[in-house]
Amino acid sequence: MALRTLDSKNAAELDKELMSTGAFSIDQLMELAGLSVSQAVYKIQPPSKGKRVLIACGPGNNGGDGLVAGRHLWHYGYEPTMYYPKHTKNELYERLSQQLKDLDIPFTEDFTSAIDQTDLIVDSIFGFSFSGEVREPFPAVISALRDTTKPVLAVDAPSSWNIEDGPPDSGPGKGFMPDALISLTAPKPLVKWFKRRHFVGGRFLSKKMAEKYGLDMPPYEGIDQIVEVPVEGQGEKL
Ligand SMILES: NC(=O)C1=CN([C@@H]2O[C@H](COP(=O)(O)OP(=O)(O)OC[C@H]3O[C@@H](n4cnc5c(N)ncnc54)[C@H](O)[C@@H]3O)[C@@H](O)[C@H]2O)[C@H](O)CC1
Ligand SMILES: [K+]
Repeated sequence: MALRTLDSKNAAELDKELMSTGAFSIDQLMELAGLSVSQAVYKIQPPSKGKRVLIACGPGNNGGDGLVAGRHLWHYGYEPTMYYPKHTKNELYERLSQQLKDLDIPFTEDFTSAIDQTDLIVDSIFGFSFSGEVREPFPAVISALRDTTKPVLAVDAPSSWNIEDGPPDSGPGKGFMPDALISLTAPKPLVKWFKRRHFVGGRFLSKKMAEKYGLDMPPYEGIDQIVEVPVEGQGEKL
């Protein structure tokens, strides 16, 4: 049976509630999200199968998840490279970037060349707050993600997809279907059109909160932060 989904309005509301009555801080939620992303990378491609991971980070919290994942991946033995073209002036992102620099993890400004020198790409450009047409400097990045033959793992949403309506009919994201998706806390409605490997991460949600938002608790095993769920995508938009 398909997992129940969370639209963008409810996803933002749940985050807000987790950070108020739920007593979580944004740092904690982002750390858990990035940890889940790092585990999904490990499941798709353990370091023995290719260590180089290019992480494309956007200006919001989806990008923050990528920054956290980069740190965890380095500790697992990967060789991450960060692409983070729009540093938002925010104390949390600055601390996360500093932690990466302290590990000598490189930051690149040339995404297209970096793609040629990686084994896997993490798309943490946009998540549930994306809307409208893709703005600079990201159209070329989305086209490169669409066209690459390297595996791409999308964080929470394939960047440029509409959270409710799925793949765009035009623009650089038309035809973009990443190899894997990790949905954070709960899948978003766009999974209806997603046809590849699908993981869910969110092993911190209380039963009370899951019930309030009508979410399923997927069957996590052992010490895993993520679980692979059956593919739902049957939409024929692409
Ligand atoms: N509960 C969890 O599991 C958590 C998930 N997290 C992640 O946070 C994102 C949502 O983060 P948010 O900051 O609200 O937004 P985004 O990162 O999706 O993007 C906002 C960012 O992007 C810019 N933007 C929006 N539309 C466009 C556009 N068309 N072109 C260019 N730029 C655009 C906007 O201006 C902002 O700067 C969620 O998906 C998870 O991945 C958190 O880590 C917390 C815990
Ligand atoms: K993304």
